Amino acid sequence: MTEHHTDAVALIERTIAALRPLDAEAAAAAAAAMDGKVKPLRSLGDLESLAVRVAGIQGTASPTVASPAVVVCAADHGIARDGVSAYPQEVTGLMLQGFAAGTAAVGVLTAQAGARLVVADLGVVEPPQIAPGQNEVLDRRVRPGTASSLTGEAMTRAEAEQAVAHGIGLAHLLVDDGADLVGLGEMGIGNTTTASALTAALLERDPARVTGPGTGVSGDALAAKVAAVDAILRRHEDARGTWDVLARMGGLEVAALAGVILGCAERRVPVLLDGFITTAAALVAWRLAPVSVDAMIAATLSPEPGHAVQLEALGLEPVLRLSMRLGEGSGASLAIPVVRSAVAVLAEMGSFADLGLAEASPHA
Ligand SMILES: O=C(O)c1ccc[n+]([C@@H]2O[C@H](COP(=O)([O-])O)[C@@H](O)[C@H]2O)c1
Ligand SMILES: Cc1cc2nc[nH]c2cc1C
Repeated sequence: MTEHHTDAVALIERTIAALRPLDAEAAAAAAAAMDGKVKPLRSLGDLESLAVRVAGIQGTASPTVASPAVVVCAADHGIARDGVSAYPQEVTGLMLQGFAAGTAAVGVLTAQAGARLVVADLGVVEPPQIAPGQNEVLDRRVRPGTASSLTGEAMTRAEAEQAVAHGIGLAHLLVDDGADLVGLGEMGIGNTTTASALTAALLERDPARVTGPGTGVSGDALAAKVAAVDAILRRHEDARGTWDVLARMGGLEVAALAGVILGCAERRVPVLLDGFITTAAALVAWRLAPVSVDAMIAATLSPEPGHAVQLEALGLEPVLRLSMRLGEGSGASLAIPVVRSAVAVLAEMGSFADLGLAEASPHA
């Protein structure tokens, strides 16, 4: 083990050991305050539960969303060369340039949400050329893309650990800069195949149930994609434990996003999951540290068939249902104003007590 690698393992162990569950006292105080607001009891529905959840995660009855951020992790997948995507592998690197230029969907949506956008390269095959004055792409490259999980192991365990440690480091960077809500995004051609394999393996589901069109494969190509996921599962059926599954199936950005979740959970910062791939990272984080699910909020429900399966396993309900299947952090960005509004209601709405009314509950 190199010194670098020993540091990565120590960081992961320290982070997981520091995780704590939802603060029940803060959540109960927020729920009581919400019940006292001038409105029919529970009339703001899920917006109320959202505020209470953020209170429980942040560990305070007065939570804030003053400085939201979205972190997009990008990497390439060896499997992309096996015909499982509607787009060629080169698109991953090209999209990184779009993130740097601010022209990609997530650039537009984070600007709308008033959120900081941070992009990290965990290992695209061709590193992007970033022009001066463009948004930075953080270099967290572990290797230039994974190997195909169909013919071998996507990466080594040490590489998976390095990627998770990078994710924890990214979370710490954001939180140290003041982030109080973090959305997840990813970019990686082929990564819905990786996410399907991870989901099928970790949740012991039939590949056909958790494999879908991704960027848009259909017909025979979709049948071939399901067969590829099936073949990945059979090739790695002797995988033992979450780390082994993650290393063998990939991907680098999925591992990093699992690290972002762990790092945010440790610092009591809520994490907005995006679509199917970020939720595969959530499954990894959950399996490495079950209590990390307490820091998660599901932003959207992707039409990718495995996403509902993942969210059910995690016990999460999506904030929004907009049939979005872009990834990139687009769904997480859109949910930020909703979470911010939930917290604002808790902070700013008047209560029956303010009006001199002791009785906030309806007639018997
Ligand atoms: O977030 C989702 O649910 C989602 C569903 C389908 C596709 N994507 C995006 O599309 C890419 C992966 O699709 P594919 O077909 O190349 O596996 C990757 O860059 C993801 O960001 C994302
Ligand atoms: C163009 C394009 C943009 C994306 N953003 C996230 N995944 C993507 C996949 C493609 C193909």
